[in-house]
Amino acid sequence: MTELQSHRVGYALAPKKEQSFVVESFIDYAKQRGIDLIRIEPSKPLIEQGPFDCVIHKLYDEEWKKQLGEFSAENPNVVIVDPLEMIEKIHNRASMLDVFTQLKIPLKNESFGVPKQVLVEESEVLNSTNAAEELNLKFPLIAKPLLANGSLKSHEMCLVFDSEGLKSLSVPIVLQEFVNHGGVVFKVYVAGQHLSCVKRNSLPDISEEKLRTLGGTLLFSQISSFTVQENGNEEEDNSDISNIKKAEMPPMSFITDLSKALVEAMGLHLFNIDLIRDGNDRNKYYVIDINYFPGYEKIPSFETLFIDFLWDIVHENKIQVGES
Ligand SMILES: Nc1ncnc2c1ncn2[C@@H]1O[C@H](COP(=O)(O)OP(=O)(O)OP(=O)(O)O)[C@@H](O)[C@H]1O
Ligand SMILES: O=P(O)(O)O[C@H]1[C@H](OP(=O)(O)O)[C@@H](OP(=O)(O)O)[C@@H](O)[C@@H](O)[C@@H]1OP(=O)(O)O
Ligand SMILES: [Mg+2]
Ligand SMILES: [Mg+2]
Repeated sequence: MTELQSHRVGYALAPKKEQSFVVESFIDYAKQRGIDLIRIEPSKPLIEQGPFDCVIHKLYDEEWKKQLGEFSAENPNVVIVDPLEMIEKIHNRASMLDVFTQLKIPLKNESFGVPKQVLVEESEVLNSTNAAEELNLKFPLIAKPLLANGSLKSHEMCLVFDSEGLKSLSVPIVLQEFVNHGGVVFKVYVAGQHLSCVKRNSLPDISEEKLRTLGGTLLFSQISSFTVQENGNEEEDNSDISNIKKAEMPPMSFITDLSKALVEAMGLHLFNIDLIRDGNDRNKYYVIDINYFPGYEKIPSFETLFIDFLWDIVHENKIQVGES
């Protein structure tokens, strides 16, 4: 059967993201599949910019929240991917990984978990000589900003090697145990029922011996995309292409089951998770991060994956609307 009417998908993104994501190949491929991608102007009333079958978005300012709320109230049949209240749940690093403690998936050899972590809200806690012991955490630690809200600051992290390092931190902060994992992170990009897993550069392992020679903190930011910074000034390229090439991908059945369960449990459709493989147990994985609407354009054939997802959305919605 040929599709006569095309579906209108509105997108509301920050200018930089719009530029990298809404590229010509994507717009063209969407058209071929019967989907018109319509740019939403965030500074104008959303209600006047329809009609849409679906709205995808990654904007968190108050004005956008208001616009989206009013639009949804007037257009309950338009699918919003995803509702703001669901997205906001993964803006807090203290709780974003909680979902994994309840997730039930059929496991074969693999198992998964999250690194031990604690939210510290009072600086006195960090100033104690035995702070790590009192928090029941083992060095090395990663100090992560509590909020993962898309700001540059939300990606500024540091490795913490000893109690002196802990004293230099500001609260609120999430302290997470560092897990040796062979310097490779697996990024599982999910778009509804569709997914793609890629390997990226990560922090190198820290042996017990090395840990004894290290002190204080080491700053870094978005290591999987860029470079490592030592003490805020000395830059070194940390890419280890051979490590990445050698690393075996997690089994597809495992990441598929994990992703499907996550979509259901979180009520989100567009996200990626960062997975690392335990250096001491190759079947054990740790989830260290979840990101809303990540940089899909960086995965091979992202156009197909993303449009397959939008196709599902606009067609499923049509069926649901028709039936109700
Ligand atoms: N517990 C951990 N053990 C080992 N390495 C870790 C751990 N947590 C984070 N890392 C390393 O630090 C990097 C950044 O951490 P994280 O993914 O939490 O930050 P982010 O700024 O939210 O990243 P993204 O750019 O993916 O949003 C990871 O990609 C990984 O290389
Ligand atoms: O900018 P990039 O393409 O690197 O995408 C990154 C994205 O930034 P953008 O949404 O502004 O594009 C980030 O979003 P915020 O946490 O800052 O909201 C986060 O999702 C990263 O994980 C993405 O990197 P990836 O995981 O895909 O490597
Ligand atoms: Mg990450
Ligand atoms: Mg992140």
